[in-house]
Amino acid sequence: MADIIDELIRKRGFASRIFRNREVLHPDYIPDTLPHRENEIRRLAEHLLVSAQGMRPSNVLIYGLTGTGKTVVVKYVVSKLKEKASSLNKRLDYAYVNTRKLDTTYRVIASIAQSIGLRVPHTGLAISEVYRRYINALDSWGGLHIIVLDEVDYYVKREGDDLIYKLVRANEELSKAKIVLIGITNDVNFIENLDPRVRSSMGEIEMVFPPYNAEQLFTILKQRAELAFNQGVIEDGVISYCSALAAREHGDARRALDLLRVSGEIAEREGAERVTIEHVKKATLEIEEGRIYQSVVTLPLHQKLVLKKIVELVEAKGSTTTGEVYTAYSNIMRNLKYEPLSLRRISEIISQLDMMGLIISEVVNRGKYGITRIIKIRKDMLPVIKDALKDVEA
Ligand SMILES: Nc1ncnc2c1ncn2[C@@H]1O[C@H](COP(=O)(O)OP(=O)(O)OP(=O)(O)O)[C@@H](O)[C@H]1O
Repeated sequence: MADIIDELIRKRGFASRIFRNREVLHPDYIPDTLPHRENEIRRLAEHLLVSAQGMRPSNVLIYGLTGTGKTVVVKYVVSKLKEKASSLNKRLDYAYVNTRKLDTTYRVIASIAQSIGLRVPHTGLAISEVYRRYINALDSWGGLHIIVLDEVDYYVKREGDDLIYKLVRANEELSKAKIVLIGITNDVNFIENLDPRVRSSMGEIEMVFPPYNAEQLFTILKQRAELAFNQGVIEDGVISYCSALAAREHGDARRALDLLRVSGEIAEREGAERVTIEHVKKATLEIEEGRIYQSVVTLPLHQKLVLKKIVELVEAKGSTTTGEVYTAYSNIMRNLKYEPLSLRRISEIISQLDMMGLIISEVVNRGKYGITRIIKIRKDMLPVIKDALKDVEA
């Protein structure tokens, strides 16, 4: 056994050959500078400063596709303002709540209250009681409290907008303190679904974060790579290749950074001296496989059964049709003594699987035999789909 460890250490050493500081590529890391977001930083900071100076605060709603820097810009601005305020003895603090992760109103309000030092038990209090304690404590503290609700559309869809309504109206109850809300969302239609009372106060100031282009992604990646990797380990062309790939997929900086991180991890696993374009190609596949695996294991049961039948038919014949899938699906449902879903429903499921990128389907006109849908699965994705379906018994 000790030999295995010795050999590994001889081959790899203790320090990574590739990474100098992996943390820099972690999604929660906040860099010292955020290239190409200077205007957004200035606008948000100016607006929050006006509120800190005692004007009536207006709330901010930030839209943008994933990976356009919404979260990192907001965290950067609020943490810098807090730092400055505390060095000048001014009262300014913030709560950052990802409302997709903290998924109940109780947890959201508890987290907001905790950010100003209140102790709130995990359960046991009424939401209105936590809210009352928060408002009282805030008013005796007497500063500006910035509440950031990230992925706020998830929260509103699940829990409604009562809490948000209360928070936007809270300034009327407060005499010394003030609250500013910052909502962050990927969903451009979010505001439409809000109660009109909330809509007008929540979206007083709207900011839209545009996607990055390949050149902008290049600057962002270059800056991170210099901190994250050892000198000289990134081969020429790797950063521009990652930037170009991510720019093609709607300019997502998270995707670009993930690609670079996974490429580095693959290079390290292979014991390579440098990260090459080949590693980026492998990383693309690995990330895609991870995405596919996750989407398959989280499918509902009927979707999984339909996909399983498609896999079996495609493996046997290269491609299949809706009719064949329906027959195979109905047979197993009968064996399991369940009522099968209708053909129309199965056709819908097939279209959904297509939209999710799990299968490829094409409608062809076969003259007198009518219209049919030919279904295939990408060869390189078959093993990962099968693996994700291995526990489905049918
Ligand atoms: N201008 C930038 N400079 C440096 N890093 C950036 C910049 N913009 C985004 N990033 C990095 O890209 C990643 C994704 O950014 P962020 O989480 O802010 O995106 P987002 O718009 O909030 O996405 P989502 O809607 O999916 O939450 C983070 O690691 C962030 O640090």
